[in-house]
Amino acid sequence: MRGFMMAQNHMPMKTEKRQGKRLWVFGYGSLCWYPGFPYEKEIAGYIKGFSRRFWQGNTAHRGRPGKPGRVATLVKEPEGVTWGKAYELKDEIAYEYLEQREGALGGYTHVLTWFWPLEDSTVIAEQVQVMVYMATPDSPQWLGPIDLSTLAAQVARSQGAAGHNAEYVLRLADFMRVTFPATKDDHLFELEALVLKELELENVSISEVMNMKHKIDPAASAFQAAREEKEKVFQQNDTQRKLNLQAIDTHCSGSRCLTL
Ligand SMILES: N[C@@H](CCC(=O)N[C@@H](CS)C(=O)NCC(=O)O)C(=O)O
Repeated sequence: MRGFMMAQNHMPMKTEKRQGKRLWVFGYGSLCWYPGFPYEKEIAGYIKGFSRRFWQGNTAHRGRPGKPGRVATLVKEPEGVTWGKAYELKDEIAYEYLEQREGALGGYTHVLTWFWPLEDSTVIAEQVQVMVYMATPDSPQWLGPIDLSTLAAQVARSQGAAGHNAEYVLRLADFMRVTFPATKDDHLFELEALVLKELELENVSISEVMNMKHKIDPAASAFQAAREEKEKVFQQNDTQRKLNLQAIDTHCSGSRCLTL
């Protein structure tokens, strides 16, 4: 069976037989909660030297031509740490799927870096080299930095073939809370709070946006039970979100929050 190997400083090369290690990909956006491709292993952990920012536009999955949504990318930050999921790709079908979803549709390019698993990982003990799909300012869909309130308003009013843009932010925030309860990500969680406020202003219910249009790929069905379990957690978080919303209302003052 053809496989992939990660040659040092080169992109994955198709090999007629598996000479080196399989290719690992690090997900930090929708790949965390919807990988959509066949993989051998998945591990929670982090990469260093990057921070997650919703600065990449998207007119396919979470936006439309002329009305882009916003999806996650990475920016280089010496002290940055980004938490997410690493996946060991099963075969070339997985790689070609990602090239289509992340490259052709997403406007992302490849970056090679190192991934560290959570301490208690039983899958791998030490760091592993990963390929990361990252958008840069020369990406045709790059939108760049903007204040979080305007970004939240854009997210709350965008949707595309994969569903509402708010779902993307809320599911990523849920993923982070469930998988890494002790970690911080001010950009993501402040954006989540503002998106929730915007949805309320637009009188859009959370269940309306959390509709997970993706069909569950056969590759993912093996994890269907886990996904259903996480879905339950997402629903539980809905209750928590409503409580957070009330909390925002009570403590919210000044320009940091949107005024009704
Ligand atoms: N490369 C990032 C972001 C990937 C991402 O969010 N890609 C978008 C834009 S092409 C996507 O596939 N979205 C599917 C969805 O929104 O459900 C990751 O590793 O997770």
